[in-house]
Amino acid sequence: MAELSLVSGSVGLITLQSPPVNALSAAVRRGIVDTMQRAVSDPKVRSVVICGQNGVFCGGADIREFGSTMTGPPLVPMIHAIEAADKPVVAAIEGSALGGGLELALGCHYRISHAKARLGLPEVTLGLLPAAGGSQRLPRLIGVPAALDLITTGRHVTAAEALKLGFVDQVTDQNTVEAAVQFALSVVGQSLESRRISSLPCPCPVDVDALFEGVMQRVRQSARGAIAPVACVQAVRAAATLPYAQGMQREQELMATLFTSGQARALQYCFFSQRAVSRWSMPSGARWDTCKPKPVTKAAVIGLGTMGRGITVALAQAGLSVVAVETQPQQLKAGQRAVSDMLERAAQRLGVPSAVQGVRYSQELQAVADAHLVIEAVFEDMALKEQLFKQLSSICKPDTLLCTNTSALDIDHLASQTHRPQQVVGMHFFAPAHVMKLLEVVYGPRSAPQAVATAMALGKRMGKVSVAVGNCRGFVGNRMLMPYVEEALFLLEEGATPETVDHALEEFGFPMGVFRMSDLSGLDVGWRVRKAAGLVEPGKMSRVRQGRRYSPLGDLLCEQGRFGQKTGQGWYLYETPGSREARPDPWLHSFLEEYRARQGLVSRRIDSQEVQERCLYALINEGFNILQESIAAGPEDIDMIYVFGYGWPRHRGGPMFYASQVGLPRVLQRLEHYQQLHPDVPHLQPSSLLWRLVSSGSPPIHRWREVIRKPHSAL
Ligand SMILES: CC/C=C/CC(=O)SCCNC(=O)CCNC(=O)[C@H](O)C(C)(C)COP(=O)(O)OP(=O)(O)OC[C@H]1O[C@@H](n2cnc3c(N)ncnc32)[C@H](O)[C@@H]1OP(=O)(O)O
Repeated sequence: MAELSLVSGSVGLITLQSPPVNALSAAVRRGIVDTMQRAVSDPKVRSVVICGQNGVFCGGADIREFGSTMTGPPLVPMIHAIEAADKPVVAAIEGSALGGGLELALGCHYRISHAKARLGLPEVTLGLLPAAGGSQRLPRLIGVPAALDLITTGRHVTAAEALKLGFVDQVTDQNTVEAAVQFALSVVGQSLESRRISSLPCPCPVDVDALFEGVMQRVRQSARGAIAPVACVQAVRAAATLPYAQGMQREQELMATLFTSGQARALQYCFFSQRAVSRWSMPSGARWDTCKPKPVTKAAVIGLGTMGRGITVALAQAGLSVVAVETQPQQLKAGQRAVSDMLERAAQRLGVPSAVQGVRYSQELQAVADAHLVIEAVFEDMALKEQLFKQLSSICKPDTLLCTNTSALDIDHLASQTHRPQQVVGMHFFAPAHVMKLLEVVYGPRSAPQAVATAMALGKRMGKVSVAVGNCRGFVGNRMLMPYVEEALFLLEEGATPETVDHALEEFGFPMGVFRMSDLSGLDVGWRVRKAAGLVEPGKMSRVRQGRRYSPLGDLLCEQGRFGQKTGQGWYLYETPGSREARPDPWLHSFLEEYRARQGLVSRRIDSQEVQERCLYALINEGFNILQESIAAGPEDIDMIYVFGYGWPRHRGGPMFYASQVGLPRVLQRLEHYQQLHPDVPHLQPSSLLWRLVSSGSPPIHRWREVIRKPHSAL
């Protein structure tokens, strides 16, 4: 839908009308083609302005149409017709001009932008490339290096940066449409030749080959197996080396491959899932749209260790007034310095006022008395937290929300220490808490829906992707991680090395394999958790604990003081304690050989396929158990937790989406295969939900909820 009106006597104003973001659906494209034709042939119209309804120019192609057969006029000829018009066409950009929206604007002869607008070509984040001429026009307009940066990263830029780079002509902080109309009136009669970007030569660097080789190498490295960034480089190379028409042909060929790829489907699934998880629901039937969050302006954080510091920064940056409490004077001083440094640095980087003044510090718990919401981030020790929740229950106002940042402890048990279990929820941040996008909001059986709504709203305010999940050991993320890590350890026992396991997982797309990650976060973290669970038997090598297969390898390394990067030794060797470059450790290899010999284990060759299947399918299987138990409301919740909190490669959509792409029957069959080989490993026992899905004909992922909710008998 697009409407044409005549303004200021001779300007044809075309308004795109498709809320909420005026995406270029078939109807909008039809509307543009039709209104442009009318404007061009109407003698009263001497120039044209294109704008979007409700303060948004255009959010690009309608992503919802990608899954079905495309109908309506295609974008490329539509944009060519605009560019070829013999009357000046001006884009009036407000809100967003993204993807196809910016490509439409690049087809116009001029671009006027509001100062607050964001512009960009984010197609790469959806597994695509700007294939409505964007990959060919942008380099012609702003040069190859700048175009490569925008197209391969998909980053959104401000109007000021767009002006500096040269792809908008004017920025206004007044009414953009009025400014564009005035501008359109002023350019009537001027030659449009130099304004048709497709007819311009591409400003070419001297050594094109060297430039593209370097870029391609960098892009391949950071893409972690994603194909779209590579295709984006190839398309821009075509702009730099071929005439426009041939460049366009190359753009279309590359797009054809991407458009139907599994990666594009995965990335588009992530786009919608990221938004869907904010529409949370609880097994009780409480939902996001029936619960109003409570206003929170004053927050408190207890504990100024690494997590507490990050949480304080995130809250202060979101504009809350924060009191940070730490009972240890040294820790308080160090914490205060670290928080202030982080806030100052961020303010400098973003060019905004620092939020340092928004944080108060205290050694007294009493200081949290008037907070609307308290987040406990003390040491992961149940006795300590029990005591703290008892105190908070009497210090805080009756309606104050009491939150814990525990990563695994029982929320319900903590709630039972207070007089207000309904006001207790988990807010599980990921380190570093002011950087990582994920927040697990954990509700117990007694948490009030309004408490969940309030924590979710606060997460959004902090810029987090917040996912509401039920209470169980490890919640969603860490619970699924357990079988993944265990399988990796079992693989070491059977003959793999940390290098072979990590290589297979990094090849899959994780930024770090499980052992490099363990070295980074510290082997002692998991050791403490296993000790608390009664699993650690110092000096003992037994491989069955609490009735199931257990690998003591991690415990044995910890007993030797090998805690990872911080001690310079863990699963790998480091130059010095604290250094980051992991090197294979000959000591570790002989240690593993001796271990296997003492256990009577025969080492065998283990390939990448086995590593990936055993680690990933065990993790996915736990995801099915979690869905079955309604700990997560849907597969999207699990997938967003893994993409935003655990480094799962976004172009693979998250573990549950990946399972759907591999095929549920295949996942089931491989789990059964490994379970037969390792009958003492319960997490390889296929989840009953996986069975049910397969016997229901393996429906597509968006229909899993129907099977999950279907009453079933265990008989
Ligand atoms: C022929 C193939 C050509 C491809 C070229 C392309 O153009 S691909 C698309 C490129 N465009 C984008 O990637 C932009 C995607 N959108 C955004 O980044 C943001 O939505 C926004 C435009 C910056 C607005 O952000 P805001 O935070 O204000 O809103 P939401 O993100 O919550 O979005 C509101 C709802 O609108 C839906 N939506 C947004 N963009 C599109 C789109 N391009 N197509 C379809 N739907 C879109 C979004 O999903 C939200 O709805 P939900 O129901 O909540 O999911």
